[in-house]
Amino acid sequence: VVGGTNSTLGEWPWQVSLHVKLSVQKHHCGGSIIGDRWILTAAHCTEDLLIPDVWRVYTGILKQSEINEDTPFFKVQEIIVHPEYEVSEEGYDIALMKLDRPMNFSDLQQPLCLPTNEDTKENTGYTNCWVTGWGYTTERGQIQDVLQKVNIPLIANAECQLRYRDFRIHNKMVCAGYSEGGKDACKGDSGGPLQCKHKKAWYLVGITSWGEGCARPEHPGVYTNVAEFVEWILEKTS
Ligand SMILES: COC(=O)Nc1ccc2c(c1)CCCCCCC[C@H](NC(=O)/C=C/c1cc(Cl)ccc1-n1cnnn1)c1nc-2c(Cl)[nH]1
Repeated sequence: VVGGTNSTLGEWPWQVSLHVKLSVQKHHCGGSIIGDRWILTAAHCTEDLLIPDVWRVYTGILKQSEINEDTPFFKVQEIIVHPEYEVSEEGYDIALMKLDRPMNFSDLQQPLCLPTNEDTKENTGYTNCWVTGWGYTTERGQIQDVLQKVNIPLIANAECQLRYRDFRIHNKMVCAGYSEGGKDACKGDSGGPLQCKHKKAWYLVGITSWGEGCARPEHPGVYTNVAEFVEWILEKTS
C-alpha cells in the first residue's frame, strides 16, 4: 500500500496473509475471510500454485513478524479459480480457497459482507472505501511488517477507461484512486480487499488486482468487482 498508515490489531479481522512454502516460505498475496472455511483472493495469486499443500493461511495477524514456525495457520483443501480467468488485465481475477477445517470466528478473525447487487449500481453508493495489505509502499519497495491501510475513493468505470486506453475496463471491474495519485495498492497487496463501510457494515467491494505502476497520477487501481461474482461465490461455497 502506497500512502497508507499502520492498522491496529483487529481493525480488519477478515484480512489474511497467504504464504507459499516452497524451498523458503514467504508472503504471497492478501485474501479475505468470507466464511468459516472460505477465503476469497485473486486468481492470479494461484497461478502455477494450484497444489493446496504449498499454501499457509494466516488469520488474525497484524505483523508479518508475528509469523514463525510456531504460528498457527490454516491449510488449504481446495482452490477454485474462476473458469473465465486468463490474465488480470482481462478481469475474472477471482479465486476461492477452501480451508481444511472451519475457523472459529473471534474479534481477530471473522468474515466481512459480500456486496448486494442493487446498492452497487455503478458502485456509487460506497463513499468510505479502504485498501489494506502488507505490500510495497513504493514501486521498488518491500513487504511491510505492519498491515497498512489507505482510504481511496471509487471512480466511475467511464473515467477509469479513459486512464487505461490500451485496456477494456468492463463492468466486472471496479476502479479506485486519486487523479493526483499518491495512494494506491502495490506489489504484495493483490488478492486482498477493497472494503467499503456502508450503513455500519463493511462490504467486500473489490479484490486488489492490477494497475499501471503504483499510485501514479491518472492511473487508478483496478479491482475485481465482487458484486458481479456473488452468484458464482454462493454457488461454489454452498
Ligand atoms: C518476502 O516476501 C515477498 O517479498 N513476497 C512478495 C512480494 C511481492 C509480490 C509477491 C510476493 C507475489 C508475486 C506473485 C503473485 C502476484 C503477482 C502480482 C502482484 N501484484 C500486486 O500485488 C498488486 C498490483 C497492483 C494492484 C493495484 Cl490495484 C494497483 C497497482 C498494482 N501494481 C502495479 N505495479 N505494482 N503493483 C505482485 N505481488 C508481488 C509482486 Cl512483485 N507483484
